[in-house]
Amino acid sequence: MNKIPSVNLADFLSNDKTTKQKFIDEIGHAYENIGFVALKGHFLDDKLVKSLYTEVKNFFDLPIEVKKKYEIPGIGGQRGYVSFGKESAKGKKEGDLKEFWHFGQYVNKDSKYAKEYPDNVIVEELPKFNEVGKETYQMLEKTAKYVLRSLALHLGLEENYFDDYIKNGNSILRPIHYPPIQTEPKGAERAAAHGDINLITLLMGAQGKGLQVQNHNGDWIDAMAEPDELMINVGDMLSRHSNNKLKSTIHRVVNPPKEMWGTSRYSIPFFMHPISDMKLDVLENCVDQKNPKQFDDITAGEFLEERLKELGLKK
Ligand SMILES: O=C(O)CCC(=O)C(=O)O
Ligand SMILES: [Fe+2]
Repeated sequence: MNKIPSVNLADFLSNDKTTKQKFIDEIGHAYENIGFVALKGHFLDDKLVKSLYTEVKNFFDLPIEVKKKYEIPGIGGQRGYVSFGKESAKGKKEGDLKEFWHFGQYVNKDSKYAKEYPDNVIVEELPKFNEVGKETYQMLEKTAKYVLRSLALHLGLEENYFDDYIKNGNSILRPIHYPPIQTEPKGAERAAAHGDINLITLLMGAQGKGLQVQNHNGDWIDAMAEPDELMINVGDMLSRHSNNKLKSTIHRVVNPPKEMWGTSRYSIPFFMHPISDMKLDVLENCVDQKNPKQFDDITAGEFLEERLKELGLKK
């Protein structure tokens, strides 16, 4: 595959069985091959997207001393601000050329997850930033729920299989700013080659050049979305659970050519995580003689801990 296929969530939501099945087959086929699709028909409207970008730019434009107030020690960067160069891809010593923010799950105060998850960090200078972040989080979570329902059906599971695992899940919305490049980056990249940790990722902001995906032949192909599309890919958790039937494809964000060094890139991935108790053990119906079990049993919480250490976000 040399192109990212495009699918429309409206097909899955259709009352027509054939149309719904067409979506399941298209996304299933794409995820068994390239691991990415561009998705139309999601739940984000233009107005929300526009105000999110405005607020995200406002945030990253704040003076560094203000942003640093929101960098909270001891939580592995799971909420609030993470400063430039701090995160590096697994196995890489140079930090990525990016700064980012994390919005996390919104839980009731008396829920058991209120104890497990760090509190969301509130930016006092930008009240709207907090509001728009929450609204976007919830719309992307809703979009992801239906995508996972289609994948459950593709895997031969009950349609609602993932619903209880993602309710109050440990998902994260991450606005990223890749600032203008001022000096030769040497070995550093905007985002070095990596696979995502989570179940699926829904990415806003893949409209310009930069994001590349590695296909079966090892070739890097550009992954660009239309203005009304989200880029959605499989992460390592779902790849493990499906015994690598669904592929978590390596991807990266390349540095722009020198004449474009002066421009920022803004992108906003939503990393869909389940609750930490979810067992990622390989599903029985994804194992047969030709495809023996490839991964050890592990919970989502244990897997996340392991990976945050590898990224340099946790000690
Ligand atoms: O910035 C992008 O377009 C992609 C970022 C990404 O792959 C990630 O944060 O995991
Ligand atoms: Fe990624």
